Amino acid sequence: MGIIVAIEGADGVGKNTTSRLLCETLQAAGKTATVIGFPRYGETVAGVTIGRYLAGDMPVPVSPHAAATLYALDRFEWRDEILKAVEAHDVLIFDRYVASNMAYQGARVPAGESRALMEWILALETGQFALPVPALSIYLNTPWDLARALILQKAERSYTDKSFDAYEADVALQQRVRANYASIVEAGLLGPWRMVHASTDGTMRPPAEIVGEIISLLEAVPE
Ligand SMILES: Nc1ncnc2c1ncn2[C@@H]1O[C@H](COP(=O)(O)OP(=O)(O)O)[C@@H](O)[C@H]1O
Ligand SMILES: Cc1cn([C@H]2C[C@H](O)[C@@H](COP(=O)(O)OP(=O)(O)O)O2)c(=O)[nH]c1=O
Repeated sequence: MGIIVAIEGADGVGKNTTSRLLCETLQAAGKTATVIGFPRYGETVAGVTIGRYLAGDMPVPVSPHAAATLYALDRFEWRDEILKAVEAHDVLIFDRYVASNMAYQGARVPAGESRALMEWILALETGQFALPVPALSIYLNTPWDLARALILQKAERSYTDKSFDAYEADVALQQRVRANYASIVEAGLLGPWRMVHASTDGTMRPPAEIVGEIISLLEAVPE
């Protein structure tokens, strides 16, 4: 039985790059490790639907509660894979997890309703859907304008041919997402959190340096 670490943050902060290099670095050190990313575009009923929604290809409006339930369902459909992966590895790394749902859907309602929606999602996913809580979540942070420039460098995505998907295109939403992450970290919702700066002075830190810091934080997690 391994430990679960979730890599979280706004779009374009380097979650995918960091998750993959963290996995490779742990493997090179003799540990067994694997990455599971969410959403599972094309692999679950919910993942297919989410891809269409993010590409702007949905014939009906998708309310924050409907979107939250779809993202939660995507993880629920993948729950057996999650449990198998944590059983078979020393470290299971999530590239986005439940906190993404809380931060993003919580950013789509008026500020006064945000905390209640985030707690509703937390209860749905960890209660009703019995998804495991990470031993550690990492909030990767960069200034938003740097993240925006990095989104433009991303490789082609399976679900859209646009440079920015529906959430990435909305700058005000991205700012609220960041504020929500800060409040999730501060309140320690969904287990313990550490913030890691992915950049210094407006420039990204080398991925290996970011991963080194995360490994030190992981070593401090109680067995
Ligand atoms: N530490 C880093 N230094 C330089 N470029 C990076 C770094 N991390 C990510 N990138 C680049 O930024 C872009 C977005 O990174 P990605 O890992 O896909 O972000 P996310 O998963 O958070 O959206 C990619 O082109 C990636 O190669
Ligand atoms: C996993 C997850 C993602 N999201 C949002 C965050 C992102 O803006 C969007 C797409 O996820 P993302 O993994 O960033 O896709 P990609 O890197 O291919 O662009 O979905 C949620 O709202 N809830 C969730 O549970």
